[in-house]
Amino acid sequence: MRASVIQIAVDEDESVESRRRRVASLVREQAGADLVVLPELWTTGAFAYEEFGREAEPLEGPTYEAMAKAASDAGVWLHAGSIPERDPDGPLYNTSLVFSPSGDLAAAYRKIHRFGFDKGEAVLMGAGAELVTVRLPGTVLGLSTCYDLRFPELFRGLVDAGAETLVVSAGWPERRRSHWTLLAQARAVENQSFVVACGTAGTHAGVPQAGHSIVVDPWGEVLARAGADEEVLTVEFDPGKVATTREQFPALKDRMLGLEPPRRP
Ligand SMILES: NC(=O)CCC(=O)C(=O)O
Repeated sequence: MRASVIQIAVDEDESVESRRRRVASLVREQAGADLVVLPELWTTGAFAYEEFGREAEPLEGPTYEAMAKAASDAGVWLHAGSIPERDPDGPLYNTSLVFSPSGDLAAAYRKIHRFGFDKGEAVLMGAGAELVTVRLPGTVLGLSTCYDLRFPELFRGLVDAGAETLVVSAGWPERRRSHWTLLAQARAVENQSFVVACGTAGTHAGVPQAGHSIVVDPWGEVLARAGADEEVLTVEFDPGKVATTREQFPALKDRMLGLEPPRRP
């Protein structure tokens, strides 16, 4: 499987419309890849809280249209990162979109864990409630967004639902870069899964972004890692490694907790 992880620079001096055009053209350049992954809230920036309401879109809004077309032009599976989604009957959501190579929506995932404690995203957006997996030829994606990375139970739930490649679409800040790398590797090792983690570069709302998107294999080895700036990280991996790792080191079968009924020692 060939994946392109597009670590977009999200800076205030570029308009949303111009960034949308630029990202669509970057996606088109990935023709030949099997999977392309974009970061969280790359239209506004994950920390540009004041922009969420201004730039919120219906699910099938301008970003959806541009990304559906880019996926079909390139003939790739596209995890198009997330948008601030305006639900006509509810609050805003931080919603990730996945398109098939024919440009059809294959999945939408509303971020479950909102960041900001008692401000920012945590108060401006509603919480998603459903785990989402997407079957691709050769692997099953499990979807997550940024702060979700800190909640291992979400990833274990995705694995229980069949996920083998855990995608983390993020806008992670430079200040906590060490957590990003450590948690991405931990999620890969404990779930014996690939982790494809795509962050943003640049600075928006005064928050420098970490960059350093990373792809980790089920043994915890780093297959590819980006630098701090905008970059397209390309990587080839064998999805069959999930099954061999789980067979050769069957730790997932030794779970004692969280299974019904509880296993006896
Ligand atoms: N956009 C986010 O979810 C930021 C998460 C973050 O900064 C952290 O977990 O640390």
